[in-house]
Amino acid sequence: MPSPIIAIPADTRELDGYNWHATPHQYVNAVVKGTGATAIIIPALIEGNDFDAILDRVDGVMLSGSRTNVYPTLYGREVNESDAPFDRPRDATALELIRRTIDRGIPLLAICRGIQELNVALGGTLESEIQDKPGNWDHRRPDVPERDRMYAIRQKVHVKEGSCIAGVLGTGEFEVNSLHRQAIGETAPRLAVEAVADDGTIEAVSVIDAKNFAVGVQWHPEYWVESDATSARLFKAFGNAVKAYAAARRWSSRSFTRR
Ligand SMILES: N[C@@H](CCC(=O)NCCCC(=O)O)C(=O)O
Repeated sequence: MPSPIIAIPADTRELDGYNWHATPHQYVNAVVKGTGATAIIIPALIEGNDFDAILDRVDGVMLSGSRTNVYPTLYGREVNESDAPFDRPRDATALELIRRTIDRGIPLLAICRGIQELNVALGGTLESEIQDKPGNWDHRRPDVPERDRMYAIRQKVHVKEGSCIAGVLGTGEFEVNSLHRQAIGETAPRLAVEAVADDGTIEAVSVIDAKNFAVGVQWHPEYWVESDATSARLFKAFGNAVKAYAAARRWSSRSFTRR
């Protein structure tokens, strides 16, 4: 049985004078080790991606984190250069892919920038420099050279009873990492808040009335997927939804060829 396929929209990066479509290894590794699926990277294009051609062939979509921020005009705000860096091709690819993925009922996991894209794609807004809000904790990436310390597990999130994530992790407090300076401001109408930090920052959402697994988290479960139980359980649940979708997709394509 071929493995299911999970699509990851790339970031655009300039390296050695070339423009690249790339995603950090931690996301690809989490797909392979956390779900058992195969990861494919989707180019980030302002236009030119055939989303139906992509979504006809995948069994899950995962949105990675990124240092870049969603372009403010996409959620009705003026551009403030302090919100840079931006990645407009990533925005154009991710937002449309999210909407179509949800419409089709393909399993979706949105991480960090991904939960922010999910909220914007469904009509919500973002807040910037949340660490500057009175009473807020500093959620930014720790200013240390080692990535394991950047992604250290260091904050509590409170998962709401009866939520989709509670069905995966359980209800109550969980320790997670934190590397962001933006967060959900106005929650999109189709999103349910599922976990918050001690300072009220939204840390997880799910799509209301989703046809399948459709979850966003502000933290980074991919980074410690091989060693942290909370991270592993989230990817296991995503992987189960992806495998079930793949089996159904394969069956429906087989019944089509049988006629
Ligand atoms: N840019 C957004 C989203 C943050 C995010 O996805 N962080 C992951 C990358 C971490 C890093 O390597 O800096 C925000 O800041 O809120």
